[in-house]
Amino acid sequence: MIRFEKVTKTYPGHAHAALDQVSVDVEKGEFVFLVGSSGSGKSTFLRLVLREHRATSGRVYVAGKEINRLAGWKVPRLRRQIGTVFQDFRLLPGKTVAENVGFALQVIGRPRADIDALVPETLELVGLEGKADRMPDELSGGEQQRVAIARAFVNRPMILIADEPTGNLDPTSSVGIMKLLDRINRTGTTVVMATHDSGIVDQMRKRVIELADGQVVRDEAQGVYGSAV
Ligand SMILES: Nc1ncnc2c1ncn2[C@@H]1O[C@H](COP(=O)(O)OP(=O)(O)OP(=O)(O)O)[C@@H](O)[C@H]1O
Repeated sequence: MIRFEKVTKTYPGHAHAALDQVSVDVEKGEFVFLVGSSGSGKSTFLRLVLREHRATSGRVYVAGKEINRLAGWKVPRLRRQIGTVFQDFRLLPGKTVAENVGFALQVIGRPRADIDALVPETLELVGLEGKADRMPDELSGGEQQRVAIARAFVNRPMILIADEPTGNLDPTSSVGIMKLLDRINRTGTTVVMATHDSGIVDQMRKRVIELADGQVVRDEAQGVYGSAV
């Protein structure tokens, strides 16, 4: 589903590579934690998958396509297949919960009837039934992140990318969010999550890829946050 072949990314004006010869293969339906200290290259990895940046060298394949070579006009179609969730939720403050989720479908031209069916179904999936008409600032952080996940998932993407999704949440809300991401993963969606949350990684026992200084230094099938050695 996601394949990096000797991918190097050097930002303009920087001598040091943010990613250095990274080769990684993520199969369809996998759940992967991306860990590593600040500046190790996690966000760069995720941005390359979204084609927000282009690799300096090497190849990045998403769903069988080499996306470095993808024509610009095809990038929106790629991104439609990838849901994104961030630490800071990024909800539209002037829209209700249902409107925030529905808007994701509206902008890609889905018919009203689809939106009317998919939004309540997805809000139920994330445990927000009954909160469709609330505004984001009337919700807890954990609930706001559930809205963001509903918005990311409403189009049933092949891949869900989460960059520090529990970074602003208390431990209890974080566990709830992880259960939800696990449920979404079980529907067949590939999940790649960058995190500093050691408790969550240790609890979930999923594949762990560790980056250090732009290189993969560990890749374990049922890993923990810190290296065992
Ligand atoms: N847009 C950019 N322009 C220039 N340099 C960048 C850019 N984004 C990241 N970098 C640099 O690339 C390196 C990797 O950063 P990246 O954001 O990928 O790390 P990270 O592991 O996601 O860190 P964090 O855990 O703090 O989010 C760092 O040295 C950073 O300063």
